[in-house]
Amino acid sequence: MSNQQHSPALAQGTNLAFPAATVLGYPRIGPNRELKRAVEAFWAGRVSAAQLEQQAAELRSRTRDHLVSLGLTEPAAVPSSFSFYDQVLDVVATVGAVPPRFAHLRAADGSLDRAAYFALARGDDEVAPLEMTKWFDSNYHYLVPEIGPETELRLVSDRIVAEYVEAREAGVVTRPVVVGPVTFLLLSKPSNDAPAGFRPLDRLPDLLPVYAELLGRLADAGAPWVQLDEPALVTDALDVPAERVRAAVTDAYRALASDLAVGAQRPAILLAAPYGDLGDNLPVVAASDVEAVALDLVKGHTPAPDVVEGLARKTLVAGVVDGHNVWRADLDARLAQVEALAALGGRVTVGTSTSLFHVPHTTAAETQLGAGLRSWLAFADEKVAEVVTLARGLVEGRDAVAGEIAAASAALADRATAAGVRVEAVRARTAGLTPSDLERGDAADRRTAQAARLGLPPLPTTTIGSFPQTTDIRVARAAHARGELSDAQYDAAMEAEIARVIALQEEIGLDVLVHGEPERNDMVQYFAELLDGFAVTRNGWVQSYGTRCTRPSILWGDVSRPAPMTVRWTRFAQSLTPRPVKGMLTGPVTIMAWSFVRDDVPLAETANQIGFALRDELADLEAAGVAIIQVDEPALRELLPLRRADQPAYLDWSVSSFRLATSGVRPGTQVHTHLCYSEFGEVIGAIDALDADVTSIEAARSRMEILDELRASGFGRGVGPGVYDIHSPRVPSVEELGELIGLAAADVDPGLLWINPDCGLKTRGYAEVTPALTNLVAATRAARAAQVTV
Ligand SMILES: Nc1nc2c(c(=O)[nH]1)N[C@@H](CNc1ccc(C(=O)N[C@@H](CCC(=O)N[C@@H](CCC(=O)N[C@@H](CCC(=O)O)C(=O)O)C(=O)O)C(=O)O)cc1)CN2
Ligand code: MET
Ligand SMILES: [Zn+2]
Repeated sequence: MSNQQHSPALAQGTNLAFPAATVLGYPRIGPNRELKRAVEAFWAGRVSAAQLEQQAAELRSRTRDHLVSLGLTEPAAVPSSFSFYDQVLDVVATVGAVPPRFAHLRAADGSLDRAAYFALARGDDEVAPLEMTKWFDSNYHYLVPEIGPETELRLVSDRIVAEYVEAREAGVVTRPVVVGPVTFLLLSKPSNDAPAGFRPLDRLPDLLPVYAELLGRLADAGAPWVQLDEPALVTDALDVPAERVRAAVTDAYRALASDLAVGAQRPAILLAAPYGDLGDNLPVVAASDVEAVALDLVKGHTPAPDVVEGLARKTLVAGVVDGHNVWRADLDARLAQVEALAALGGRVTVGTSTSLFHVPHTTAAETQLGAGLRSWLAFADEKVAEVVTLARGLVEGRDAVAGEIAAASAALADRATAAGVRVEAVRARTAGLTPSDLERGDAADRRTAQAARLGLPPLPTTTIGSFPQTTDIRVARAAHARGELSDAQYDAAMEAEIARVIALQEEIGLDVLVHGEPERNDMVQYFAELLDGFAVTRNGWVQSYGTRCTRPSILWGDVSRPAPMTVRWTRFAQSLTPRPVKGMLTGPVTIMAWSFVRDDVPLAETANQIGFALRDELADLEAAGVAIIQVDEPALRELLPLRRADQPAYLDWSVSSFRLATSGVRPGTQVHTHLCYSEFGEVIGAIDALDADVTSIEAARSRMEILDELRASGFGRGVGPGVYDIHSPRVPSVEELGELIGLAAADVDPGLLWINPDCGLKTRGYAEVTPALTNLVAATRAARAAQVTV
């Protein structure tokens, strides 16, 4: 039986009709980071596996009930999008795609228990974890599956089914959300044993039966709908040819939709395409037999009438409420948009552009923001309400929601004219920008001046900036925020920490020191708190990876710097040591990438505003005698547009903003930058164009792969490829570090090579950091000695 017989019934709105309102996913960390606390307690051995499961089940239960109370009352309207750590890792654990180095952790039936699941994410003393990288153009990181010809693929976990049953038994018919098969394989990397030319996508024929079996189990359990997320279809920047991707989509959804009977062998399928426009993949999706397609109509285009006709047998879930930013929706305009789509005759329902896990739970707790700003915002719960309102407007007519529309329009009008949103002095400065503001002069002359000033040994050692954020530091900051610690007491505590970190680095024998960043809650939020134009939240936590969260700042107005932000700490640190201390700043692109950005001015304008503020900070640091200043841009790759055609313009403004920030200093002042958490191969040209004197870059986990690409590009600047993977609790041995230094020295002119860890040390403890840095210095000294004797 083919689903062809069933689809018309769907379109006529049988019991399988897609709900009028939904969201593609909801935050899973919990309104008070309950999941973070539970999982970290499990890791620390303070709660058992059974207790962890119990706490997670309670969180899921509260989340479901909450979403129903917010108006997602129809069957399948509530997404079942829980994860203990990561949605891509969940597929690995479901289809049993466990790399051989973890084989000993599997149960006899191939499944992973909770501890083994976390071991894939975090590694342990013996085994390196899966690699972690950016999820599309977001600050969320997923775990990269490793797939080879040998990878076993079979259904080994029924967690997805069990969570559906759990919800149904509690009275809520949910819609399970699973990363789709094409995206799963496109995001995977070839396993270590895979032969040259192998692509994970080659395994699609073996993966599809596993998905089919999973869908069958969901059907058996009575699930009316399943959501398969296929965000990889909105990008054309993968290294797989577009035709290959389109063929994969056709094959996958023939196997999962056309070849399986809806209702009997599978639930109805919602294929979701968040983060952009399906472009040339839309006709392929339209031609498939899935019952519903969710389009991102915030980043993507509203489909043309003929395309909507092509979708005629399907429900179009119009993603008109932005899941990836916090601005309150223009309900008037968004309702008009869905009305226009519905007028074309197909079945249209209302959804979000992406999952809501990119935004915090609710604005309700953020009373410190001020009524004005708060009224401009919508976090996850407020977005659920928007979706429900729009759906009601579509079904019952505009008048039914006139009050909500008027309130949204009034908030938008208030925002457009509020003080601080547009500041003429800031605009005048960016308007006066000239090309000479972006030029530092000849790099070789700078190198000579800096060498004379700094007098560093060959292979200078340094760290990336942060030292462990100890409980003492966080407790002091929390006490300061509650008013229990005075400013003077808090400052004294931070100075004591800086003094400790400086002494430790001297003892270990590092060449270029850092102050350790104890005073920073976060490398972006810290600056947002000190710059005009930003607001910060109290409880606006968003998952960045695993249990790690950030409170993205809200960039709502024109940006300027009322006062120096870092000078006193760096000057204090420098006063304690004759060795150079690096000034430490976060660059414009990263500040923007890890904040919620404005939707009312071009990103390039904001980047230049931040660039000028940082330029003033660099000038102040230089005037205070600081000889080396690092401007971190770990997010440079993150904002790279998912469509190649949009990339040059992005690279132009992002690189310019960094140069604006850094090109005001003298030739003898050494500018460093730092990049991590991404594959930087495709933006090497932009990294070179930053014109930094020294670039430190994550490299240890991929065993210096990036260096081949740097060498091929003729990169002739100072470079510090990370030799110590700070994401793992393992302490690297002198031998291992020596080996990586050897690999690096083979690829980089020894006169340009720096030795440093992959990234900052803030998430680690001193028990690991002290021996690791000691080993790093020992390995460097051995390498120096070897070079001298060669
Ligand atoms: N914004 C941002 N994005 C980033 C990174 C980053 O550093 N910042 N790094 C990359 C990887 N992502 C990361 C994201 C978060 C963390 C991280 O360590 N987050 C901490 C919170 C950091 C923080 O904001 N700390 C605050 C608040 C800490 C806190 O939770 N305080 C307690 C009270 C104090 C206590 O008892 O500990 C509370 O509020 O409940 C502070 O130090 O002041 C966490 O989840 O645990 C690390 C890496 C990429 N994206
Ligand atoms: N300077 C920062 C640190 O060391 C850079 C981190 S990049 C995510 O933590
Ligand atoms: Zn980093």
